[in-house]
Amino acid sequence: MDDIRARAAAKALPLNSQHISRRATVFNRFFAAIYGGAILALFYYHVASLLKPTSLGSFFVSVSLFISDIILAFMWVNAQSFRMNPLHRREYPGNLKELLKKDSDFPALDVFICTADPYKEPPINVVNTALSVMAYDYPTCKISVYVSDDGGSAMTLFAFMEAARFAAEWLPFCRENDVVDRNPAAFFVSNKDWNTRTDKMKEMYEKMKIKVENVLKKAKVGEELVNGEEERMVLDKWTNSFTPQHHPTVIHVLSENSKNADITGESLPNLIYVSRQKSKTSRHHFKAGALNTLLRVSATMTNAPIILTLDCDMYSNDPQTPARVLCYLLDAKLATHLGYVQFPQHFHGVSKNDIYGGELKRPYIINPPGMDGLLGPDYFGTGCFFVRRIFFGGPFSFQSPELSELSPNHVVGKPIKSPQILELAHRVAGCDYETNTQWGYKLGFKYGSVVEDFFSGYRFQSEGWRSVFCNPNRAAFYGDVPINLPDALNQIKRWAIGLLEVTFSNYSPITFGVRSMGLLMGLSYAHYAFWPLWSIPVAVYAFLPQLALINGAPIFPNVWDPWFLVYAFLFVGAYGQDLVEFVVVGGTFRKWWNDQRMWSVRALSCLLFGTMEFVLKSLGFSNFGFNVTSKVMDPEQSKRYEEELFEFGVFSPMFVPIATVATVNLAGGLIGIWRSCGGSGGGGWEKMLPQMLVVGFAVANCWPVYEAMALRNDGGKVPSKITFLSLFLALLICYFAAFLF
Ligand SMILES: O=c1ccn([C@@H]2O[C@H](COP(=O)(O)OP(=O)(O)O[C@H]3O[C@H](CO)[C@@H](O)[C@H](O)[C@H]3O)[C@@H](O)[C@H]2O)c(=O)[nH]1
Ligand SMILES: [Mn+2]
Repeated sequence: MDDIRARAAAKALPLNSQHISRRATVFNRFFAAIYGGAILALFYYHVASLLKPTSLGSFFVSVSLFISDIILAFMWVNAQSFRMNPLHRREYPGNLKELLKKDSDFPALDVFICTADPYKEPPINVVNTALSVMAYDYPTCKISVYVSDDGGSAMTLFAFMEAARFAAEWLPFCRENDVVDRNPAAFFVSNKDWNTRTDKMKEMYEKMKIKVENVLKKAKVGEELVNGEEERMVLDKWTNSFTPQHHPTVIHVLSENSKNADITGESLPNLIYVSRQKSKTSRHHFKAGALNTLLRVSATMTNAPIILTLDCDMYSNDPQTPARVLCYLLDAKLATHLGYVQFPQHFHGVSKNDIYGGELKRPYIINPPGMDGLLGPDYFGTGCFFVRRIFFGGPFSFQSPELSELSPNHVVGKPIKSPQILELAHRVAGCDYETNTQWGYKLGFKYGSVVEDFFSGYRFQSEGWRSVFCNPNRAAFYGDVPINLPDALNQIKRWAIGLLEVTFSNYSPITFGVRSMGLLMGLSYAHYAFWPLWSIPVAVYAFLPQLALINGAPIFPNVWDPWFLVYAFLFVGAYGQDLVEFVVVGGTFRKWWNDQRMWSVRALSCLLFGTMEFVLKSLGFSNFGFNVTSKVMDPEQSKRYEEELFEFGVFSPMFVPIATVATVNLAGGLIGIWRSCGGSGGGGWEKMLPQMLVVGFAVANCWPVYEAMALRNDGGKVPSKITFLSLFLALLICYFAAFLF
């Protein structure tokens, strides 16, 4: 790549440009100064009220509010790191034509696709993801797609055998018809121009899909579906003792570009199925382990200098994506430090107003330019192009692997199916290979957190690598969002545990992070690592003002008090700025409203439970793993999701605090209204109004919960056990609160 970089520099062809919005930066800094001043004022107020001698009850209230506000202030400070220097980039793939004249000029690209469970991650969708990248606008002889199957499923392998045959038709079809949607399923949905060729293509696709789905239904690959001796031999590895948790390595080359051609005679990309060896007695480190296996297996076979990591659901939506990446990787100015180019996660099939906040605009779209203005965005786990060198120590501290064949500068001299190569590939995919090696610690993706993406990217950056956020107008990738509440919450619960694993490791962002990357980068990472802390202030604000209101005790300054203005400014300022930033990146008000609701819902459920599980895990009581998010669409659930009804359905302990908060707030609201209409006690509406506002806001946010508890009768309503449990808990809490005020 160096020679091409030199050529690019010599020709002075711009491949990318960057832009810092002065206006946004100045505004953000100015606003941060004012807001910071208001926070200081609030702390003055807190300290003053703590020093006032009062009852034990009100002391407890003041302390709780004070602690909550300290946490909120800490979160606010961390979040400012994203606002100090937001950077936006553009790339000019058109200029590459001058530099890359023939296929051999292009650097090779290894694509890693991870899948882990054929029932939660339908193999046909994994196949579509693979096809969408095999069909990139990129020399096919330079693309190798490696599929990691942690589900160890013959059904997934079978799906890929079919995919390899289908690719021979699909790739030329895309080329000749200028197809942009290169995921076949997406193409057949969006295509408007039907002719005999498209009809034929669709028929072929449907045939493949049905075959794959039938195999899944029967849970085995029938004899009649096997084509030839080679397929027979590999499928025979699935003996009776073969289980997803315990089985030998399976590596199968499905297509090889020097041998297999498509129907027009053009070579096909390499396609390789890898299911690493699993044993119940050795640790396999979930996705990080899978990726490290692919790093090694691909090193023995193709060793491309560029690697794209994809989740199985994350298909390509733009065949020009690798060209955009080259605009950064071939830039001589960036060359020495650039470790990865991250694309945003975009999602398809999101409901109109995104009820579960599944788009996660803040971490995936709003914050990354902020980090790009510093040292670059964090790694999202998918849609990211790495330079292979990043997995071998910092830019100036090369860490060589134990086997020289795994080194990033090793040149593979043999065809991928040669016995020596296959033998080595099997060896490095063995479950004991990593014992007594540096893999997972100094080499490859890092072990120690179930958010291997966040942790690895963070460690790479602290080793001195920089990253770039590439956010073109046409989404580069699309993935799936969870379409029911349990899935949405379980996903974030896993993240919470993984993040806390980082927070409480030797690599905590506020210590190690700040030291190795500077204050603002450290704070950016801390913003995520401390996300679960958010539970505390949300829980306090979800209960305390309401319980005080029920007991007629004012806990905020009354509306005529100037201190009330400070509170009002802090609230409106934070939510207002959040809304503006959300709308600027294309969000709507309704989506924002749902998004902010989900932030509180998560705080009261998955972040809280994640924290508890993290504590149990740290004490050795539980052994939390990587619970894969389901990508299957149940038709009933899909329908309710489209109608934007919250899907509770199953019993989950995480629903209990949500329902309890909803109940207490409703009670608080009703009693508050009754009091201010002249019912007993309270005294002066202006004293209670601030609390009424908090309750009002909470009740508005809880609306879908009330619906699901009392007004709906479909399969997604809150299970009655949860409703009763939360009513009981709410009563209990109100009863004890009466002693406090
Ligand atoms: O033991 C495992 C577990 C998971 N996976 C794969 O990891 C990917 C992500 O899993 P998913 O259940 O979709 O998790 P999400 O929470 O949706 O994923 C986000 O968060 C993960 C970290 O928790 C990152 O790995 C992902 O890239 C990021 O998109 C999927 O392709 C899985 O097949 C494995 O390969 N092996
Ligand atoms: Mn996912």
